[in-house]
Amino acid sequence: MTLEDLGYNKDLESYRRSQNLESFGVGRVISEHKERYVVKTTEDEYDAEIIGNLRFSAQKRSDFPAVGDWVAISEYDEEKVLIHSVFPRKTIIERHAVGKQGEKQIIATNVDFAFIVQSVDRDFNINRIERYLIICNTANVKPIIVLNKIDLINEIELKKLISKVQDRVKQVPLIEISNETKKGIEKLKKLMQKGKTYCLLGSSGVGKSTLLNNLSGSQLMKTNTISTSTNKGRHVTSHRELLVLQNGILIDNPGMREVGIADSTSGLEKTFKSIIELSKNCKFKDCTHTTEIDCAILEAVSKGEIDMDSYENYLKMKKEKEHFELTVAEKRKKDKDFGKMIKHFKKTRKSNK
Ligand SMILES: Nc1nc2c(ncn2[C@@H]2O[C@H](COP(=O)(O)OP(=O)(O)OP(=O)(O)O)[C@@H](O)[C@H]2O)c(=O)[nH]1
Ligand SMILES: [Zn+2]
Repeated sequence: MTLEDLGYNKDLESYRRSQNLESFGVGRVISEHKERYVVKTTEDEYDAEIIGNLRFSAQKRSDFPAVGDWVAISEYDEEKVLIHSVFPRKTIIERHAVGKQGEKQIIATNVDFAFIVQSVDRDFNINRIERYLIICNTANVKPIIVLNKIDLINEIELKKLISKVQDRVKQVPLIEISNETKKGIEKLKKLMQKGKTYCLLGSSGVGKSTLLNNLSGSQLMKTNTISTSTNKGRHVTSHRELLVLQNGILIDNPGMREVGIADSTSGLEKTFKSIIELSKNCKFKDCTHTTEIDCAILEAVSKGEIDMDSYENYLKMKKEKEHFELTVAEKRKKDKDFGKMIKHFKKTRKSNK
């Protein structure tokens, strides 16, 4: 396996040279768990930790390595490396952190394409597809919609679903597959390119792990299987989140039950292009497109030029985005107030002495 098979490219190499990192090794983070990492190189997989300097200079969670990152490393013990620096990220897929108001969480970095997996049975939900599209568009990652479990419905039902999706979601490639009958799997494999990184997005139970097995089964690169067998007795996170396949690199995301969108103005704009375009014709600049007179969007909805469901989902996503921005602002204020309080506390303690 070469570094290019792992996704390495000229830009990363010129960065490495410009930063004088040539004396370090280069690897990619393939799993992360509570500040313990597994880094993959052309030779092996290593347990990794970050150097103190990196920890002290880190100001927020996103300054720490994430799955998909390229890192400069040095070996300090057998199979153990230190991470000295994180290369600039080409793309970052992130979401609103679950249970943490106003905080973002990185799902994966340096991803080129995302498979938005949805199953055609209970999970099927175009609003959710749009939600994932916002996440991809915010990150500048190219989305590909994968409809799975097509063995559970007949041809006519499938055609209906596909046209429903295409009516609302324009210009995003769509591929229908079944892990059960293997229909569409070969087509999906052919779509994948060597050296490009793909991320699986989708709710729990849609068949991501099964798809990953189907994709990797025959095309997993030999090195992956070899390192598994040499892993005996070594403590490595059992769940590899990044796999190197013959065609491309695949990142499985850990169960995303809740995908909150973060501050994603551009993502929203790209996802609901036609609605945003129209809003320029609204009478009021701050039109909320709900009750105003001469609202171009309301007019288009009433004429049937904009899908009602799409309009409603747009409003919902916009509200969620605004809510996120508000909580970020509130959090900042709280932190600031807290800082002031500490300062005041120190001051009074000093003057009391
Ligand atoms: N009928 C049918 N069942 C499928 C298909 N693909 C996956 N399944 C089943 O759906 C269930 C969930 O599949 P998983 O691959 O575990 O789903 P997942 O998306 O990885 O779920 P999480 O790991 O919870 O995120 C399993 O019972 C699979 O056997 C398919 O194409 N057709
Ligand atoms: Zn309007």
